[in-house]
Amino acid sequence: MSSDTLVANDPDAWTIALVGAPRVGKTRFISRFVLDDFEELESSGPKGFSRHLTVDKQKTVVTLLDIYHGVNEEEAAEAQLRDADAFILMYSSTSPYSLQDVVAYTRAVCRAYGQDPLLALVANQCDRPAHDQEVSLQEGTALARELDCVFLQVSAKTGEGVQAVVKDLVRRLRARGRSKQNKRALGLWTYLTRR
Ligand SMILES: Nc1nc2c(ncn2[C@@H]2O[C@H](COP(=O)(O)OP(=O)(O)OP(=O)(O)O)[C@@H](O)[C@H]2O)c(=O)[nH]1
Repeated sequence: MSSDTLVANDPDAWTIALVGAPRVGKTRFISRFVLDDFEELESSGPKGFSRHLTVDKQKTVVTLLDIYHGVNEEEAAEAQLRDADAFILMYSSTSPYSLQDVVAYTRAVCRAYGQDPLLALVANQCDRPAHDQEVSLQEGTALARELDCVFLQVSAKTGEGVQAVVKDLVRRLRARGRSKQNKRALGLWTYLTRR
């Protein structure tokens, strides 16, 4: 469903941006979340896709946005990043390069949004066979610790973890409220700027 239809005037409506290297599975993740189908969505489009979701017995509207496809495109995407409420940093557990890219994408998010974006790190494609898994769970966990965010293994193909990560972010967003003022003086910025 188009994001405009659901989001208008809803105080419990949240926009979550998906950020990650090409081919990690951002479009498939959106398709799984919005349509509960792996293949259905051809393209994620600039406005994203929305759906109703019940979190802790309370209905909310979540829009997922696939922001950009390359580190060099961050300028064009900056306005979208600024407007997002939270960010899913996605890599593929089959691609060490996509894990390395997460730091650059996080830096782009921080530049656009400010010092303390609400982040979740996800390793997609956890359904793939063991011989395809090239990034260990420990590497993902370690990066999440550095970024001070939650970490989940997900699969857009089977749906594992897809709703869980979105629901977790909605809970944190509700707890934070709309204001971006309640920023923690945390180590994330320091971590990113010393790399
Ligand atoms: N097995 C498996 N394959 C996946 C999964 N998610 C995505 N894929 C496959 O990975 C490829 C890329 O998926 P996309 O969703 O197009 O990736 P993307 O991040 O949107 O790619 P860009 O649009 O290039 O940025 C496709 O061939 C998908 O079928 C998953 O969870 N499991």
